[in-house]
Amino acid sequence: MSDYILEARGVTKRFGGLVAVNRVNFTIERRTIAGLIGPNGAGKTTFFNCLTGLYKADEGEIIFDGKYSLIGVPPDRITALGISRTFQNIRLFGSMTALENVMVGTHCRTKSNMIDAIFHTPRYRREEAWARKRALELLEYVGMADAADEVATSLPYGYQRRLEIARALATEPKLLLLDEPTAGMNPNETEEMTDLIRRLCDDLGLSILLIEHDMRVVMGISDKVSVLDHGELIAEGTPEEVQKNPKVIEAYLGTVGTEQAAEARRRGRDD
Ligand SMILES: Nc1ncnc2c1ncn2[C@@H]1O[C@H](COP(=O)(O)OP(=O)(O)OP(=O)(O)O)[C@@H](O)[C@H]1O
Repeated sequence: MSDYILEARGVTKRFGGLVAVNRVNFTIERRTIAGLIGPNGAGKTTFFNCLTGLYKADEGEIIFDGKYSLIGVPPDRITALGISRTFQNIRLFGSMTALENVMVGTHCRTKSNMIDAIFHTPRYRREEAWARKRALELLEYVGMADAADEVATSLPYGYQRRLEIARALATEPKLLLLDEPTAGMNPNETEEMTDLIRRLCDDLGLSILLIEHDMRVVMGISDKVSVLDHGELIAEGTPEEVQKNPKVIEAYLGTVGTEQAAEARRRGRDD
């Protein structure tokens, strides 16, 4: 068995003349947390979208679980192979309850078809009972069993983010991709989310790839951190190694420098 749950080689994605992801080589070891960072527009989400089949990489190879090539494979098939994700902007089924949202995730593991659903066949009833039980277990796991019957949009923000994770878990992934899981959270919610992500890896044995702008979070929980800048992988290593890497410091200082220059120009105009 390959040591890697995911191996990407030479992955390139272009939008017209813009090379959003440029010949990226990237691996994730099984049962580890990999952090992906980089300034705004570095290509992180585009790379995620190539892994989950939302975009087809123009070049390169992506191998999942040591044996499946993912290039050109549609998103639902990739989910069935064992990759699940959450989004930068929460994408729940707003009018459905928390429980129903998670049950949707379980359906990629059930066999009932539309006819079964219309006629409520024994298979459909059996699978629905299983899906409900599994969804409740997952809600409990992410610490929100008490909110099972609440409508998704009425839930506090931190709950909505955890609900997304429960729904992703319902597809029974081996690899979970989290796009800014702590974005917009207060310190308490951030800590709870960080604990949950660590448990997913340590207790459930999942491999995790997360994009995260909060450096304390990403440096605190990642086994390995990779840095994208202008679509290229500029550094990779332990959190300590990456934080000391001059290329990384330059990439981030470059951003800060630009923001400071813009602020100075603004102030100049205001004076
Ligand atoms: N669908 C698209 N069509 C055209 N250009 C795109 C598309 N998606 C992303 N881009 C461009 O590709 C580059 C990389 O964007 P991407 O969203 O992947 O960066 P990111 O690192 O995720 O940024 P952020 O941290 O701000 O979310 C940017 O220049 C962006 O404008």
